[in-house]
Amino acid sequence: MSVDQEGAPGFLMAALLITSVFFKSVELKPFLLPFSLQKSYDLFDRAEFYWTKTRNMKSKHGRTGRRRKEKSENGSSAAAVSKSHEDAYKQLCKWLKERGFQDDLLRPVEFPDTGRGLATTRFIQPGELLISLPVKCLLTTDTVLQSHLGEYIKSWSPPISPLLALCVFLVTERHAEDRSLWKPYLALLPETYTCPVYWEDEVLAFLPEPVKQKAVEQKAEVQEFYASSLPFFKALQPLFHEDIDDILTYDALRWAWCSVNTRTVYMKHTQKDCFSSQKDIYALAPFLDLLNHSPRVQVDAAFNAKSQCYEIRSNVGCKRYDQVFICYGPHDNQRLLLEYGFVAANNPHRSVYVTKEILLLFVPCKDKQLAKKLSLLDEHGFIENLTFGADGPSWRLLTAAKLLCLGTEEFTYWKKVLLGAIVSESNESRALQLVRKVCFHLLAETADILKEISLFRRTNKTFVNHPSLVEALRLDEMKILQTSADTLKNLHPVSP
Ligand SMILES: C[S@@+](CC[C@H](N)C(=O)[O-])C[C@H]1O[C@@H](n2cnc3c(N)ncnc32)[C@H](O)[C@@H]1O
Repeated sequence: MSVDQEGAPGFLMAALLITSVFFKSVELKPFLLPFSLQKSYDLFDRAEFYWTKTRNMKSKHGRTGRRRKEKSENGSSAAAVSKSHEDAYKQLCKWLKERGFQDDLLRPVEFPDTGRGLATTRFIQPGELLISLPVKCLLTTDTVLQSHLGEYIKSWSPPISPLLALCVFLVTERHAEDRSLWKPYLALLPETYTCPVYWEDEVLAFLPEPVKQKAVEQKAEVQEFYASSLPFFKALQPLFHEDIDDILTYDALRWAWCSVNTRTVYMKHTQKDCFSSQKDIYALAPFLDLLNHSPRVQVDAAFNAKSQCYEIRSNVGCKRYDQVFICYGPHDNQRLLLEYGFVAANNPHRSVYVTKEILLLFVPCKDKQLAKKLSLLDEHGFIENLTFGADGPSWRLLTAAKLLCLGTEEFTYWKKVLLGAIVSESNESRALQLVRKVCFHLLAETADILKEISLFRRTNKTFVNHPSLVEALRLDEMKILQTSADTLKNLHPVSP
């Protein structure tokens, strides 16, 4: 586990993060496993989400009062609205029932803070099975191969990826409307997504540097995904009366890509010859994919080969009517925004990233050992993932600063520094000074960007959602930096 996400004094945080070691999903491309559900950790967060009834609570004190105050501070005092009476949800329930899934425990609800999610209808015991979705309800590459697309995929060379197969299936089934067997599910998928692949370039420009680059790359990746798939799309023309170019458009493929990226659960399938070597690990899980993320919950989730169901078990209980959450992974807010298009309030994994370029603004360029120091940092993996976190500067950031601040005569101790040893009080002091300067620089930069975003929002009324998302991220980063600045004020150099 990287020590990076823990602030220097954050040993409590280390305990909280222990679970992240077991996230097999981290080896994989993040978008494959939004739910990180190989062995996932879901949770129920009882503290944050309320039904209308909780708004009537009188006490302002104690835990309930505090929660209520936090909620109103977050502007989330509006009521949650049940969706289960709506026709589209009734259709979905009927469709699921025909496939062997019946559920009395969870209900779709529109929550003021998180949007649509699932709430319980009764108290849930810790360890209780929360959902058990039969394989018949899952949309996988097997589903695609059994459809009219199957023979086209099997005869196409070079083989397409499992991801493309799922995306084409989603687009063509959505196009089929009433003729699709999956209509009740497709009808409830979002029409659009808030992920940065949908963002205008002007809004992307407001993102902090590391995530901005990733978002630009992701946009390019989706464009390339579309361009390289065109010959295969053309081959599907015999299946449609309409021009295939009007069905499998860039917009449609981007929508499908985001549907897979933000909604699939991990399910390993045996590799099939008709697909490329890209891992086949996705399953779209109707109804189950209405579960929102909380970084503070824990669950076990996996496909149960015995029951032939995708199961999620809660490790903690959940009060009646509360929203049920799962955990998509121990992601910071930049990652949540990039992969899922939202920012989580009070995310314990939140971080502000410090790039090499920013560090270099405050390191004396006349230091003759600077090039060597940078290459040592690079070699030992200390150039990436330098962060300020919820508890202050990370150990990795402080360590990188200490190495950069070694005096000429101290340079031979660089290894000791990387192992966490204290070389001298003056080195400690210079490193703290460097980190303080970086923190104040980022604070000033973030404040400037926030002003720019605010101006942009006033003058560009057409871009509604995306600027407010980047603003939420920047505001969160501002809080982290302010806490870090306070922490740094109280940190004093330690003698060896
Ligand atoms: C698997 S879906 C969950 C259900 C989704 N809310 C819906 O209405 O279909 C994942 C998406 O839900 C939203 N989401 C999940 N957790 C959230 C949270 N804690 N706050 C806000 N949005 C969240 C994000 O848009 C994310 O891409």
